[in-house]
Amino acid sequence: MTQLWPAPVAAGAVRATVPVPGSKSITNRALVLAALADGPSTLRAPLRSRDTELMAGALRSLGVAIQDGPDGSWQVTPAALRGPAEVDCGLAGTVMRFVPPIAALASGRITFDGDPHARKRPLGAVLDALRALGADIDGDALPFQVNGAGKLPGGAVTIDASASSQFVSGLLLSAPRFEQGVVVRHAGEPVPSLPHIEMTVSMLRAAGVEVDDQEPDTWRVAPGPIRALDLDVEPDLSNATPFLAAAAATGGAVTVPGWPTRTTQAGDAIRDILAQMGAQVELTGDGLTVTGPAELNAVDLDLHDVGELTPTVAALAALATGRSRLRGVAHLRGHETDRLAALQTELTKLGGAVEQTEDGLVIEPRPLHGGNWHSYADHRMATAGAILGLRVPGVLVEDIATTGKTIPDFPGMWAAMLGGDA
Ligand SMILES: O=C(O)C1=C[C@@H](OP(=O)(O)O)[C@@H](O)[C@H](O)C1
Ligand SMILES: C=C(OP(=O)(O)O)C(=O)O
Repeated sequence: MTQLWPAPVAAGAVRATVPVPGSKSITNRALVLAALADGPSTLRAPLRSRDTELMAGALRSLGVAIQDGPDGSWQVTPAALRGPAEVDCGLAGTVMRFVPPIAALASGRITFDGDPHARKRPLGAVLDALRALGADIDGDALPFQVNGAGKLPGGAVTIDASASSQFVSGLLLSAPRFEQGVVVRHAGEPVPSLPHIEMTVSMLRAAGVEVDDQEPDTWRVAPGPIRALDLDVEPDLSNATPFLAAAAATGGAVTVPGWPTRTTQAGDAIRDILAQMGAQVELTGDGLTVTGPAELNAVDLDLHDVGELTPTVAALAALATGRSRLRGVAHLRGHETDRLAALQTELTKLGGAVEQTEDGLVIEPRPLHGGNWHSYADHRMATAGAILGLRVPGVLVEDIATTGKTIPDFPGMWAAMLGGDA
């Protein structure tokens, strides 16, 4: 049986300064761009976690050199992309959606597989789009195989990206290397997590690539070189949210140093969300400080753009003073697990009252009790359990190691946060 992690109860108001490792989304985009760039790149303070090691492993298997710098940086040296190769996607959406276009640019046979649940995550639309752009692919979900021709014609393609913004990001990131670039048009229900596409566009432009995103739901990337990167990776703002939530849930104060004043990270939205819940939120040169209220307000939030914050927000909502409603996140059913079902099941087991709606959750706070909190191999389910455990004695989080998907040492960081003054 997987080990159970007794989530520590906060002895009082949590007060700490918590440095947070680099952004998963920025690191994995930077690795992809660096692999396709016109010279060697340096990525400073990259995230080193399962998702980013898997991305590095995938690119290495295609011939790219990725070496450790003396300061924890990654030095990425592009090379001719070639198979045969086997790509392990783990449970990383970014690997399973960003790497197939690169494989199509490589020569040779490249097979893809991943964790058991990864086979259920939406992917078919990406593979269909790549076929429409000229790729030869066998399969519609993991496992599948790309028969790379060493080049891809590219051109115009229409895709339904309502299941994941990563469908669009993956096509755009490699598109400068397609012979004709790409025009991606989305047709379907609104694309979730739009800030993540804006991050993709902004990182492409920073690398000298011409991108036109003026027309709604349409992205045009011109063919051309990708300039080598020299990049400082920002802290991961979504991964910072459980720590900030600890301040919000206990009336404490947590500072995350290095919080950017301008960012494309979706996680920045936590500032407004915690303010709505009654916390005091202050962004200064020292970082972001969240000071928790005596009691948390209920909220009614559309999280369509920032779905990955839902587990943190749901945990706080379960500790608030009234009924909260989280909307716009039907696509979370295709994340690491069906997060709406997982949150409903686990909160209900602890005594909560949670209803699933078509596109979200309604959470009615109730007195909660301890019990086993299943993670479903989902890092954010595990951290949501940790947040609840601060206030609810006896929460046992199953498979806390799953947090390693995006945080190298979550239990150690959590213990340090609870153990020490800032
Ligand atoms: O491109 C990215 O880096 C991400 C995009 C989002 O995916 P979805 O659009 O599938 O929600 C987000 O939830 C995920 O954590 C990271
Ligand atoms: C949805 C997430 O991850 P992925 O990049 O695997 O889609 C997430 O980190 O919340």
